[in-house]
Amino acid sequence: MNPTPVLELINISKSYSDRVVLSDLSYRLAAGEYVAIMGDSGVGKSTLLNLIAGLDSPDQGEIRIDGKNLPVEDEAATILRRQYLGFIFQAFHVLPHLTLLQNVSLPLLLNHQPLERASAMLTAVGLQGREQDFPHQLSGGELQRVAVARALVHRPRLILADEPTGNLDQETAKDILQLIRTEIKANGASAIIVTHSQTAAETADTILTMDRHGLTPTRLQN
Ligand SMILES: Nc1ncnc2c1ncn2[C@@H]1O[C@H](COP(=O)(O)OP(=O)(O)OP(=O)(O)O)[C@@H](O)[C@H]1O
Repeated sequence: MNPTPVLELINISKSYSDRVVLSDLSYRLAAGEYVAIMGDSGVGKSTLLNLIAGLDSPDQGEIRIDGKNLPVEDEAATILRRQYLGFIFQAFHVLPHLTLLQNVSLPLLLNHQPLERASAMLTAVGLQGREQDFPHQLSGGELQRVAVARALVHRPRLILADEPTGNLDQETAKDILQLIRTEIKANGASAIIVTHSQTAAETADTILTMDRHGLTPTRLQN
């Protein structure tokens, strides 16, 4: 018997007024699988990620995370999502009134986990010594790295990232992608990153090319 997939998309459709963005899309993501979604601008990549993250609901179809359907407005589902998912989204701003250490500690605090790993994650993203700084003291790329540390710190089962290296120089981007891959593989987690960067996509196990017909997988030798 196949183990329960981390994520199942079952006949998902989503439109904005009369514009059909996703139509009858299905996909199963296995535990430990790391995929990159690529595709033309406006094809619906961020829309799909938002649906998986529970920021919006599909018009039709079902999204199962770890075999469970998690309704968007449900409090128990929100708690499960908080434990199970790690987000690296531009919209998920780092909180301005908390220090970097407090920001990265937040998922641990909310999930009742020991806080020690927060400063280790800041070190892993190259921000050692900046623990007590506030977000306004950081560059865009440094803030992006805080978002990465915060998304990974509680060892989520499924990491969702929308252009995770969009604000980073090439060298830092490479380091951060390597960190994301190492964390995923060390924890047996899964990840979906949406990116326009071929270099970023090639750190995944599989590239999913998205067009109006759905997702087409290409396996990589990673
Ligand atoms: N909240 C919304 N209201 C209306 N239309 C929306 C909304 N969100 C997205 N869209 C539309 O849905 C389509 C898909 O957008 P989406 O952001 O998912 O594309 P994308 O593939 O991520 O694009 P990009 O690569 O440019 O970021 C676009 O035509 C966009 O204008």
